[in-house]
Amino acid sequence: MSDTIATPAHAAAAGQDGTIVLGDNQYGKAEVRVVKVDRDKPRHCITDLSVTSQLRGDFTVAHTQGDNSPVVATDTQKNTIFAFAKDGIGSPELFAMRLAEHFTSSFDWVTGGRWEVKEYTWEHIPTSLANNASDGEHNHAFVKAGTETRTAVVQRDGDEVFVVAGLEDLSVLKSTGSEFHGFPRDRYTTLVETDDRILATSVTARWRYTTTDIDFNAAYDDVRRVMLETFADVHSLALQQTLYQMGKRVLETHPEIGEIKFSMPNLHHFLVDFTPFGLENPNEVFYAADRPYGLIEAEVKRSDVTPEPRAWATVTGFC
Ligand SMILES: O=c1[nH]c(=O)c2[nH]c(=O)[nH]c2[nH]1
Repeated sequence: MSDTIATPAHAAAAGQDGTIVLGDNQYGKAEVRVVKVDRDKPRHCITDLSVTSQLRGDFTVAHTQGDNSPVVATDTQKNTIFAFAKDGIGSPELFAMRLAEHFTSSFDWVTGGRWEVKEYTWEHIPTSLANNASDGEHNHAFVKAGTETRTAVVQRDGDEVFVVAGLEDLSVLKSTGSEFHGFPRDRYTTLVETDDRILATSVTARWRYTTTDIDFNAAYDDVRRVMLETFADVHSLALQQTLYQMGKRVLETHPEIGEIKFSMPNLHHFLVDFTPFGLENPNEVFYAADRPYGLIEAEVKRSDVTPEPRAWATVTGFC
């Protein structure tokens, strides 16, 4: 707990005779990951939030007697966050203030609380391709602002030098243009087939240069550009297909690269079910689960390039 909490009057009054009493308290749902897609125009906008709602007031009987009559369930707080997102976020500050107003005005004994909103910013992916783009930017494919780490592993064996370059944590998301269906079903399959889902991943990639006589900075920038542009451009039937296309285009545009390896989590975004509230959810409000996640890994390589295991030795984390 970080802020001062008003102590209920009767709890403060007790305790003067040495009895044990409840002190400051607050409770709620932490880090509700909500993604709102504004999709009424071809150029989508996404608002990606982590929202924590905590209520303060007189919840003494819940703590001392197990009487839940004043306990607005943390699950209800979570649902309220999702339902309010449907009407638009505005700004993190306004969204938090709306929640504060709602909870304090709806429940007499809720006298205050704490609402924290973190916003993760996404930028439209720049693209030179005409598909689904306007003003040089893709309409519904996004890159998280400045998240990735550039990596390089150089190994030397006598006079031989091996260079594996790469990047980690390049967060990208498509708010449409992704399907997943046609997979086998057995008695344990519950996944619903979809022809319009959010596709989100955090790309880790490493690639091996077959020469050292290049401008490494320019090559890195262009590989990153090609990966982003391809992620944005490919109408995805699976993350596996997107991964392969990204690798293929990197190899097609960069003859100095022998092979490229990817590790890409499928960061699931589940459509929130609004039917209990009598509301519709036409692919607008999603629950961003952090785990478990799918993990898709593959190498894309040239059939005529000799493998060089010494370049990849000690480079862990790939299949
Ligand atoms: O792109 C996907 N690939 C999968 O292998 C898979 N499996 C799953 O449940 N969802 C998805 N999505």
